[in-house]
Amino acid sequence: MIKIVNLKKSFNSFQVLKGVNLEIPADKITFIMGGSGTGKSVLLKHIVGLLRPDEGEIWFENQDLTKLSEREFQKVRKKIGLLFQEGALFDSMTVAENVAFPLKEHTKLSGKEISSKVEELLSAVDLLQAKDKYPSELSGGMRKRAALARTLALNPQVILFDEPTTGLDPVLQITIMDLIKKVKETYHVTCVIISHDLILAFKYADHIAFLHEGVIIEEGDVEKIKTSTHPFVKHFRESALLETKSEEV
Ligand SMILES: Nc1ncnc2c1ncn2[C@@H]1O[C@H](COP(=O)(O)OP(=O)(O)OP(=O)(O)O)[C@@H](O)[C@H]1O
Repeated sequence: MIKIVNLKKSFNSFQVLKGVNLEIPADKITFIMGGSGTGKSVLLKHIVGLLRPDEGEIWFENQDLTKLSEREFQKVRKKIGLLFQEGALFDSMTVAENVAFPLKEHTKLSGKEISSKVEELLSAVDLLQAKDKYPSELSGGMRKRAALARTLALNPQVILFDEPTTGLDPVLQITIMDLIKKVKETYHVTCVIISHDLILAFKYADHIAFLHEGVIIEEGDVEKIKTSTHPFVKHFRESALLETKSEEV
C-alpha cells in the first residue's frame, strides 16, 4: 500500500530519520511505536508531504510521493488523511459544519447530499447528537471522533493517526480504538497509528513497527513483537507490562 525506502531527514545537523524502510499493508491497522522524540511524527509528516526528505522514497499508487510538486500532493492528500492528536477542528464552526467543510471544498455534491453525508459520517462515529455543538463544548474524546468524521468525509484510502488515544482515560481509549477498527472495516481504510501504548497495540494491531534511533529495528505481527528478542523491544515490552502491573496494584 505504502512503501517507504531508505528515508533520511535531518534538522540542522541532527539526523532524525537515518534510513527508514517500512511497508504499510493495505486494509490493516499498523502501529508505529517508539520512544518520545524518535521521529514518529516526522515520519508521518513525510507521508502527507508536510516535510520533504533529504533522501529516500515513499511509494503509493505507483508513484514516489517525494518527487511530487506541492500541487500534485494536493490530490494525494485527499487519499491519505492525517489526524493530529488534538484533532484540529475549526473552532468557529459546529461539528456538522466541520465535517461538511471538506465536502464543500473538494466535491461537487449538492447541499442536500452534503447534509446526508454529514449525518451518515456523524452516525458512524456516534456523534449525531452533538452535530450542532461547537468544538469548545465537546470533550476530548468527542473532538477526536468529530475530527475522524471530517477526515473520513473525502473517502481516504489511508488514515494516519498521530497518538489518537493520548490524553483519554482507559475506557475512552478503548472506545476510540474500537471506533477506528469499525471504521477500518466499514470503509476499508488502511490505518497507521502512532502510539506509545503497547497494550493497545497488542489488542488492535495487525502489524507493529518499532522506530528507534532513526531506523525500524523490528516489525511484524503481534506474536512476533511479543516474542522479539531485540533488546529495545524487550525493554519496551517489559516497561509496558510493569505499567499494567502497577495499575493493578
Ligand atoms: N520542524 C522541525 N524542526 C526541527 N526539529 C524538528 C522538527 N520537527 C521535529 N523535530 C525534531 O525531530 C525529533 C523527532 O520529533 P517527533 O515529533 O517526530 O518525535 P516523536 O517520535 O513523534 O515523539 P513523541 O512520541 O514525543 O510525540 C525531535 O527531536 C524534534 O525536536
